[in-house]
Amino acid sequence: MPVEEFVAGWISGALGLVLGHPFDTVKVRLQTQTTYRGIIDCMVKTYRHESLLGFFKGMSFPIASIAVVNSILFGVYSNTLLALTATSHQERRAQPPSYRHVFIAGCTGGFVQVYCLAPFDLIKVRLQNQTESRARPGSPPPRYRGPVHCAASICQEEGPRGLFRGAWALTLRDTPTLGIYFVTYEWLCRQSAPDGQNPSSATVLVAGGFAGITSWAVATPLDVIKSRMQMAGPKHRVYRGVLDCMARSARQEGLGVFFRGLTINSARAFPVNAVTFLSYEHLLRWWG
Ligand SMILES: CN(C)C(=N)NCCC[C@H](N)C(=O)O
Repeated sequence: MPVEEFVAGWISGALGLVLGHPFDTVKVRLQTQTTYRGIIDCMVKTYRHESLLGFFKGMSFPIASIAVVNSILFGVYSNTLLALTATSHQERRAQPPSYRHVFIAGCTGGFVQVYCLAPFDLIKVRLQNQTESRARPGSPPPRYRGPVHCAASICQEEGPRGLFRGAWALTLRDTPTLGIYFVTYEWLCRQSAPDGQNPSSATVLVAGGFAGITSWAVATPLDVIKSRMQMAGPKHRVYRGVLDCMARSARQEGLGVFFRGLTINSARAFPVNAVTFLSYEHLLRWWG
């Protein structure tokens, strides 16, 4: 099993993550809290109340976990394609796999990474939703002191299964959308480099960026549900399942609730995934 794809997936994911985390914080807050009037209002309030650091809350855990999550995603994707088409990453430009195979490999990568992503994503969402300022004297202390304290508190209050709250919604979000992610990327690359040559860096940036936007546009409704289910717990509303969360959110806030965070998700998705694919392709070419 080639391991380069796993290592390239890790490094490229980490670069994309640092770039996109401030957007991600604004998105999570818009999706789960009703106190903000929109993106700008959320950014201004976060900055005023928590300074720039507020945008980077909950980042240390994803940085640590991206090593595992992104390397599983790209590694499983590439190795599934190898199993389906008997071509390595280097051979795939000359003998391109069918879009059906790319879709299956993407869904497989998406499905497998979920069970590693779920606890890390849950902790990230809980920390991002803490709006208390640590710097301000007199303000109430945040519920969780950091990622380790957050994980320990969840285990204590909700049991170890609590760490997987929202995992089913995450599976429904990531399995098909990662198929769409890789198909969009491949399709766009093949439009500008149809003769089996490697796509240029500009093509990879644009194709990666649009793959991110397309997949996140499709993923946003389930992303909202996933974030709400992750926030449910001893202190918040508890839902009976994905369908219950969908029905109650739509009844109380209208259908627009499923598109909360779409704009910020798309703005974040372009640079994050452009950088992720550019570094992934270049690392594999260097090692190839
Ligand atoms: C629609 N979904 C779930 C995805 N496209 N997932 C791939 C993640 C890529 C990158 N780390 C990101 O956070 O955008």
